[in-house]
Amino acid sequence: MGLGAVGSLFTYFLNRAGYVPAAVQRRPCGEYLFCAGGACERLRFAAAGAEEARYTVVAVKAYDSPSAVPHLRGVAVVAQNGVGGFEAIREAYPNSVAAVVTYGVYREGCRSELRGVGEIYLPRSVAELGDVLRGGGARVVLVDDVEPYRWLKLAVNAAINAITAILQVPNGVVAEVGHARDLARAVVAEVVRVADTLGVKMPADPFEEVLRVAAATAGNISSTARDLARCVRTEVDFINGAVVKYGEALGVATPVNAALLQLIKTREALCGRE
Ligand SMILES: NC(=O)C1=CN([C@@H]2O[C@H](COP(=O)(O)OP(=O)(O)OC[C@H]3O[C@@H](n4cnc5c(N)ncnc54)[C@H](OP(=O)(O)O)[C@@H]3O)[C@@H](O)[C@H]2O)C=CC1
Ligand SMILES: CC(C)(CO)C(=O)C(=O)O
Repeated sequence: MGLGAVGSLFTYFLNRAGYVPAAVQRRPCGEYLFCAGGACERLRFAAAGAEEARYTVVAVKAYDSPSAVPHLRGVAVVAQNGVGGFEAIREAYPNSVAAVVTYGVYREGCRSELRGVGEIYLPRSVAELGDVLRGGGARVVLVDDVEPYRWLKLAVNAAINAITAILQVPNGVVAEVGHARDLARAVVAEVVRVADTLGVKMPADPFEEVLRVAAATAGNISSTARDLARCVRTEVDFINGAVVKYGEALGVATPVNAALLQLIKTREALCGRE
């Protein structure tokens, strides 16, 4: 569901495992290429119809989640950044689980390129899908509870994406410049307070993870920075916006995330008028 960067990544692994998935596209391409290690492969898939399926991998942006619901079959495996998109799907379609993807895939039109090798974190309840993806070369980690991994990724995106988007700089700045590092630390501290209040214990130190990812993807342009530069809607409502929303509901102050949220929303509003 959604043959973009992440949808192409999953299709690539499924093809390599010997599967040809049914895909739901919105603006279809003639052909889809997935490039890794200097080689590009044409993705193989069938146009989705009314057939049954054991799993639907949902790889649409968080704000497009509601449009995915009519197409869901079997267990919906929602592979998104942020919080709120999966929850909207699960409310309408309870047979849903969340996945966390730490691979980095850059999409230009109908061509996607692997830019960073990571992992796909899946709940053990979908181990069968995990085994298939692993058979196609994916680095799959099965976990009892995926929530801590979602919130760790949320802390990373809340810090790196927002700061790099507003400054329009590569991810490495967050690790390299002290002022940006200090701001990231403040962002993460608010995410931790919200997560702690929810009883979510992240599997690693989130600020150390921010610095690790920023250094590991130093030359990359974050998805939010890229979206702002292209005047495309960002997922900030499901990243810093989710931190603010949960904070309000739980009575946790999140002024830094709120300021970054407003700055990015202002840039979105001005987009195309500058
Ligand atoms: N790219 C990455 O490296 C990573 C991304 N993520 C997360 O994964 C999610 C997906 O991101 P990404 O793959 O980059 O985004 P893309 O924009 O590349 O892909 C989303 C795709 O979903 C399609 N789509 C949206 N709504 C529908 C619909 N109703 N029916 C069919 N197709 C639909 C879009 O179609 P159209 O082409 O018409 O817009 C697009 O092709 C996001 O939450 C992102 O933050 C997580 C980890 C890494
Ligand atoms: C990890 C990071 C920050 C890589 O750019 C990302 O997930 C994104 O850009 O959305």
